[in-house]
Amino acid sequence: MGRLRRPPDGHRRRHRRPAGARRGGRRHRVHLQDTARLRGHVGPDAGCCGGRRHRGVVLRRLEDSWENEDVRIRPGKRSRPRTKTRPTHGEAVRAMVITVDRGRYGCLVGDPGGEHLVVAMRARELGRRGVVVGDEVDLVGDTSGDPDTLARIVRIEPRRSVLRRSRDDAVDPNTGETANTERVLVANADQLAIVTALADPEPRTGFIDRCLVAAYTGNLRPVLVLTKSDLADPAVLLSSYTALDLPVVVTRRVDGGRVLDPAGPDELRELTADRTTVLVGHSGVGKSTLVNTLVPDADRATGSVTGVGKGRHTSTSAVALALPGGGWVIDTPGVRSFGLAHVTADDLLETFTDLLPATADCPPGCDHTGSGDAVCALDAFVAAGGASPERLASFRRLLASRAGAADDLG
Ligand SMILES: Nc1nc2c(ncn2[C@@H]2O[C@H](COP(=O)(O)OP(=O)(O)OP(=O)(O)O)[C@@H](O)[C@H]2O)c(=O)[nH]1
Ligand SMILES: [Zn+2]
Repeated sequence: MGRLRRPPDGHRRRHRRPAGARRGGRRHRVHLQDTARLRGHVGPDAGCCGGRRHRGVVLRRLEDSWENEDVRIRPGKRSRPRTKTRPTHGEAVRAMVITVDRGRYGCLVGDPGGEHLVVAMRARELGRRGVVVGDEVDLVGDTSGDPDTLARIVRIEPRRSVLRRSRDDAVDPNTGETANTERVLVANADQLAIVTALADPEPRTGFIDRCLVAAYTGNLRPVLVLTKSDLADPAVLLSSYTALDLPVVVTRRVDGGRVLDPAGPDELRELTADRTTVLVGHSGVGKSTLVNTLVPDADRATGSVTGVGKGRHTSTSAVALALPGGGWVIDTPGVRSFGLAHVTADDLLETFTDLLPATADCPPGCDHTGSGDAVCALDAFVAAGGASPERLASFRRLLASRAGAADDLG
């Protein structure tokens, strides 16, 4: 009887879980296959039988995947033993990430003047932490920067500032959940240049306001760059922003050529010197024209640093370009949405340090909009001369802008 119930040995072996696969691994594998397939990394037959060989292919390719921060890859039994003690990497080299392109990070190593570009991938020990342009990282492995070499990013320094967006509409196709939709676009920048055309396309204050919220809450200094002043007067637009005391640069093109009026670029150069400046703006506002003015060989520079990714695609993520006189501009060509769902009223309030103390007298749960039943203490504060009505109005306008369309940038 016993012999009848037990299948022959060979049969059992064929159906045993492969070494490295986990209990309940089928669901896990299916998830990985789907994710990998969606991203075009594997064909429909990869991972078909859950065999170790196929599964290995899926895992390896996923580790290389540029969005692998979304994917949790558990090492199988066969991989290196897990340990709580992280290696210290005393020999690591400090670098700044200047490009991100599908799992390959262009990192600048060395002191100004003698720096070289090193292509790196994320080390497994970073876990889910994303690496973005502007990050300061530690590299190990081959940091020579020679062709076909690849270093590993083992550490990310704490960020001084973050430009983030939440993708309000991002739903994970595998789980149907809207988790992990907040994303850092750029780290450690000093300022955010909000590039707006005064005409063609028409300026949208909603867009500017949303950028201001992102800048203030991400610890970046906002700068307003108004282009195409040869087509319209900046006065009306600027009147909306006087209470915020923003640095403003107005540029215009002369003679229909590529050359900008000299006054604008000079101010822009001064404003960006020795700083890291992120440029954001709608398509067609003149961002490329500005970048080309600030970085005369921008096209070549972009080409040489974005060639680090795999495959033929050109980069659609942020790229940091060195300014000739010191400092960086970071262009964000791929940014097409700018959700602010992660920003709370308190986050923004904390950046209005002149208004913040007055809210101690607000009723519990006050949303500070002044529009509900609750009496917001900010109104009395302004009535008593504590701050200007324009200042409060600006705060409330920015607060309201959070609810604007997430794709206001596109
Ligand atoms: N009249 C006028 N036109 C300008 C000015 N600056 C740029 N333009 C024109 O506006 C158009 C868009 O400029 P770009 O610099 O390509 O704008 P962009 O923001 O980089 O646009 P995308 O490449 O689509 O992201 C081009 O035809 C420029 O020549 C300006 O100051 N005045
Ligand atoms: Zn209030």
